[in-house]
Amino acid sequence: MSASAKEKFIVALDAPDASSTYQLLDRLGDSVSWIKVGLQLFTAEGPSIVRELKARGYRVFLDLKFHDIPNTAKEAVASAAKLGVDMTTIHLGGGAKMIAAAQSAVGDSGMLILGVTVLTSFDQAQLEGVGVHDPVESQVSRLVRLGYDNGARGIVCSPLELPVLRATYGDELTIVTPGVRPAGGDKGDQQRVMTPAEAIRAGASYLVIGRPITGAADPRAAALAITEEIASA
Ligand SMILES: O=C(O)c1cc(=O)[nH]c(=O)n1[C@@H]1O[C@H](COP(=O)(O)O)[C@@H](O)[C@H]1O
Repeated sequence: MSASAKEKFIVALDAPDASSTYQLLDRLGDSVSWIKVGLQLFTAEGPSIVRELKARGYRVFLDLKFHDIPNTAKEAVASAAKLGVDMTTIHLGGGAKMIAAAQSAVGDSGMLILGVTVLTSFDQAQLEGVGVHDPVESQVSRLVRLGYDNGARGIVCSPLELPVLRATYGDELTIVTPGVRPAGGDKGDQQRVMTPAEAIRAGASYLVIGRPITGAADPRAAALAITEEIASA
């Protein structure tokens, strides 16, 4: 198992509270190095959970998907940078001014802002339901262009969009892909999915994987199997 494979995947710890988070981390042991703290856990526990994970030596992706007026998004990003997280998210649908304002708050923190495009739970019908009649891939490309032109160098999208984004931007973007399922795994509410090996081969910088690990009978074994799959991709 190579260390770089382990560093290419981020476990989404969508847990209800700190104690279940720490129990899960005990079971995972040294099989993970990146943790994503999302809306559920952050709303329950606040910044203290982030500080504790950083104190334990994890790299932390704080995924709160900021989408607001430019000043509010900028100040929220500044707060995330102050917390010392390694990555955070904004919705690129917040528009040019919001993206640029958010980007301006990174300062010298070294934190990477990831722009969320079309959620991986969306299929074409859902996209049309919010009034966008272009193909999903076109909408992703449009939002990535908006992000790129306003300073964003990190993107969240489904692995299905990787080939077109890598063809356009090469290695200029850090691309993080949720919607990853081991072969035969339960998709749950995800729509646009690939396996870990497929996503890495298509050019993902990092994979975000939650329930296939957190819901496994043996989460450590599930994490190690994913690392093996990444290493051999
Ligand atoms: O920003 C994200 O991380 C995100 C964007 C997206 O388009 N789709 C998506 O699933 N996510 C997050 O990625 C994680 C996926 O979890 P699982 O479906 O359990 O693997 C969840 O924490 C989602 O909030």
